Amino acid sequence: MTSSILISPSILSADFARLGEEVRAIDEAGCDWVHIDVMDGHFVPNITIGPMVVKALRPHTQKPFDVHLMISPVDLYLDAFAQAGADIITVHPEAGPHIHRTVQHIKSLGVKAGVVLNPGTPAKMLDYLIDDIDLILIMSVNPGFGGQSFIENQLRKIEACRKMIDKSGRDIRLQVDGGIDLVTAPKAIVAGADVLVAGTATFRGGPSAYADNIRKLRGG
Ligand SMILES: O=C(CO)[C@@H](O)[C@H](O)COP(=O)(O)O
Ligand SMILES: [Fe+2]
Repeated sequence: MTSSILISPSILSADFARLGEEVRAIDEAGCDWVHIDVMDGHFVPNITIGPMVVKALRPHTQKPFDVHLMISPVDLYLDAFAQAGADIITVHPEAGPHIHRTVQHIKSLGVKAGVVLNPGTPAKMLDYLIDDIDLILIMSVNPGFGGQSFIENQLRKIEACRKMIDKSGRDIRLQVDGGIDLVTAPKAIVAGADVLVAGTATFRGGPSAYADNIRKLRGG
């Protein structure tokens, strides 16, 4: 397990009229992954993008596409997102009837599998998934929108998941998503997170600010 902090900007806060350019800009600014929030207006109260847009963005960067699925039922769409170029697919246990089967399905597509815990979902949910997953995503806001405030008690869940990961001895990334900025990023890192999703805090100030924003989030 490497201890370096990875930054995965959420393109939910990018300029949707110029998405390809925005993806190239965050790549050049030094991001590690590209976080793509997929919302269906049913699992969460917002609608964003689908596999066709992911496919259209794929030629704009070689950085891993970290695809956060907030859609239900989720299983029907896993193949489409893998074919569109997802490198990591994260799913909510509440988005389908059999989370273990969903994780196996993602892995069968040759894609890394992550499980997302909403603010109200306990870490215990992972007890029988930890042996199979590549990433845990802790939501530090309720899913659906960018620009929300960090829910402080999720730091305890990050700590609990860090212990689970260390105990497992497996190479599992611990990602945090929602309200990450220069105040909350260090807290999440101290609690044990090693991948920070940041939408508002990456894209604020426009393209000329992206490199500085990413460097500061990383703690540099
Ligand atoms: O998954 C989500 C929201 O559901 C996130 O990825 C947000 O897009 C993060 O936005 P900021 O809180 O960083 O603005
Ligand atoms: Fe997200």
